[in-house]
Amino acid sequence: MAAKLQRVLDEISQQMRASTDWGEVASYIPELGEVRPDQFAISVATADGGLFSAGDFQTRFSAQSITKVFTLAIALGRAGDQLWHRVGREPSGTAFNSIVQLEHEQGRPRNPFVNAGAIVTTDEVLAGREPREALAEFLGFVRAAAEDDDIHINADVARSETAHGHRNAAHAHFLASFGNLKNPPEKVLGTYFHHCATEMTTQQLAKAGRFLIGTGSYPRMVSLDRVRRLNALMLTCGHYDGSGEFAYRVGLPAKSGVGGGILGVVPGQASIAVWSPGLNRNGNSKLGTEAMEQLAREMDWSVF
Ligand SMILES: NC(=O)CC[C@H](N)C(=O)O
Repeated sequence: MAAKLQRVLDEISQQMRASTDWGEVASYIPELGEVRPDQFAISVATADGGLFSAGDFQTRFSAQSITKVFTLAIALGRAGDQLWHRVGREPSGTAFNSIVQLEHEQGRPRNPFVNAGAIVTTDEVLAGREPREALAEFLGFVRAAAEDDDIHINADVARSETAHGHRNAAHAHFLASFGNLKNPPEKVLGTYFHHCATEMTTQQLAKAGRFLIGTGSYPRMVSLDRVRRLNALMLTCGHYDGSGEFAYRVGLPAKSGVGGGILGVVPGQASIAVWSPGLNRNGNSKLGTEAMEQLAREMDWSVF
């Protein structure tokens, strides 16, 4: 499989680089708006310890909402199934930052991957501690999963989002008004913006995602039972209102971020990280999605 996988990744990378439409980089976080759109990287970490890459796989990018998978894993570790009293498990059918449902459903976000849901899981991880302690736990988890200590938070990106984070602030205050935040909204938001600002290369992200494969020799961060649940949520909710389309086209559990990254999982086989900063209209990486679709087809990878 190794030779074929490397050939497929090289082909995909070449094809993506020849693209004339890279999509639009997110500009509502000004720091992300500075990123050059014509970049592409892909990495695959296999259950048997292989690591394959093509493109700009040494360039760090902002993981953004992909970090919600790690905060969810930590929050479930802390609260167990009690967490589900505070956040649901259904696809939202709305944009990642839509606020409409939250009022209608009385402050219980649809799922842990829309912003409101991730603000709740971040609140759970914070658990009365100082943000720097919660962030140390978060970074510790990601670094241990990736077996790489050279993973950091970009303070400029966190600052940039804080300065323009009115919509997320609205979410946090809304949650607080329904009694669904245990910590002060400003503390939760600061922690949320910082974990979103974690930077990784596709190689680091693919390695960090191995704990979702379910078998193989790498740090086992959560139980296999929980791995299945995390994958189910990634499949149904990982791409917001584009989740159905992504499941149809790619057929793998995956989580996107507005920095243009996608973390995908082939249960039992591999973890995939792809990055291209230009987004489609649902706020998911345009070429990243195309690359995942092609990889899944060529390798015959699907959960269906
Ligand atoms: N989709 C995303 O990646 C969104 C994450 C971003 N930090 C936000 O809250 O808007």
